Amino acid sequence: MDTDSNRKRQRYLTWDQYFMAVALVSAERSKDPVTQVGACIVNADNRIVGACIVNADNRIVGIGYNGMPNGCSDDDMPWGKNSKDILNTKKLYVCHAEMNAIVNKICADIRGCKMYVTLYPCNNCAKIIIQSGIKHVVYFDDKNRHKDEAKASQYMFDKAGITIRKYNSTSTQLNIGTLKSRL
Ligand SMILES: Nc1ccn([C@H]2C[C@H](O)[C@@H](COP(=O)(O)O)O2)c(=O)n1
Ligand SMILES: [Zn+2]
Repeated sequence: MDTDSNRKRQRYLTWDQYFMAVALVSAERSKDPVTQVGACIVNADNRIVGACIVNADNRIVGIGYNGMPNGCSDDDMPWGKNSKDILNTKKLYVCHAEMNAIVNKICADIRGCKMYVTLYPCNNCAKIIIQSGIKHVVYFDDKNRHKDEAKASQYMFDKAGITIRKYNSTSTQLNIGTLKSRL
């Protein structure tokens, strides 16, 4: 008997890799020509419902990417950000990935959940994350970290007891970038 065939596969995705990959793939749906962001919300806690402990670990309960509001045609909306007229920029219109993941949630209650997001959350998304009851955030990229919006997010997350950490790509066996290039 070939004993090798009885062994489980070794190079499978970790949960962190799996959920961040979902967020990264979701970002590819974005029409934003400059920055594409994806977010994935995961059930991360066993919860007490009535007399039972519901094992709700590691189920995806919301996905989103940055885009224009429903009903506002992508072709009619401005996608630039440098016009003198702010009404002619995306800034006032785009729904951020984090917000979309939260409003797209498929369960009534996302308290205690974890969000995987490809970019550090802005202050407005931080507020929505906090109000939704999400308790943990994992982000992929922090290129916007120097901005006041991100500093305000950090301040609010600290105050609200939300943990936020950078996705650790060095400690993992599989590079998500290579997954993307295989598509
Ligand atoms: N955490 C974030 C940060 C930004 N976004 C979206 C909003 C815009 O569509 C785009 C940022 O555009 P840029 O200023 O880089 O041209 O990313 C988001 O969804 N989540
Ligand atoms: Zn935001």
